[in-house]
Amino acid sequence: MSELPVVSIRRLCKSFDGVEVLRDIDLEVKRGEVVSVLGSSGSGKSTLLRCINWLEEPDRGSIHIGGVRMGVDERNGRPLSARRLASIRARTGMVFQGFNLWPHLTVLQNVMEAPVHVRGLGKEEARRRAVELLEKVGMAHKRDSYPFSLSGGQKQRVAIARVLAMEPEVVLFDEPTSALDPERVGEVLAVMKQMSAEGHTMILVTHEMDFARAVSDQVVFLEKGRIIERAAPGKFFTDPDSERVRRFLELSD
Ligand SMILES: Nc1ncnc2c1ncn2[C@@H]1O[C@H](COP(=O)(O)OP(=O)(O)OP(=O)(O)O)[C@@H](O)[C@H]1O
Repeated sequence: MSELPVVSIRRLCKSFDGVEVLRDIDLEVKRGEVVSVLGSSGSGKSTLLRCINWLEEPDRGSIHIGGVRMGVDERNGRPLSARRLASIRARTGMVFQGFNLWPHLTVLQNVMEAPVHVRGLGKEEARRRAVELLEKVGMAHKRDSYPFSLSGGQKQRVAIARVLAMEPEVVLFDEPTSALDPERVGEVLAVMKQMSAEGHTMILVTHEMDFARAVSDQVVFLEKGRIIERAAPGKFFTDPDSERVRRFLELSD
């Protein structure tokens, strides 16, 4: 029996103020797969991630994470209770361009906060796990520092540890290196590469084409809210079917 996809999106549509931003998106992501979502500015990439994470509620279509429907109780078709929605949303973790760390908490507290308060983990267990994750991203030595004292690359590595502490089924990255100085980009990409090697399921919006090419199993290209091309990176970056993708790749060189 083949394994259920971790993420399964069917006919997803989303409009803002009557303007369709996502149209009939279908996407399946298998366990351990890395999918890069590319497209020009305004094509709907962030909105897609935000719908998967239920930061935005889709107008139509369905999203299943680990076989469980987001947003709707499948037994009765009603919206999920806030509590049930929170537990399903925790199956997805989002890494934002702007880090979104709690400024009043230390690095260690930032990583421990949600496991203790949302997952109900004991403090000692959460602390042990947080230290392990901070070691993994090379930030254990800063555990007692506050976010303001960290570089952008360091903040993003803490943000990644914080997401991993919730043990999500899929990690969503929304331009995780776009706010960083060029010399800090590599340290965050290295952590992401390690995550992919460890088998994390990841969906990635990025402008780092070389990175997308190196780590992706699947690349999808959005144009005005539709997926107009999807392919393995070898094909996508060397021999795309659409003229639109060809032009996009030329301009991103
Ligand atoms: N909350 C919102 N309210 C109204 N319009 C929105 C909202 N969020 C996004 N949009 C619009 O939806 C469209 C798609 O935006 P989105 O941010 O998903 O694109 P994107 O491909 O991620 O762009 P970029 O690469 O510039 O970040 C844009 O026209 C944007 O202005």
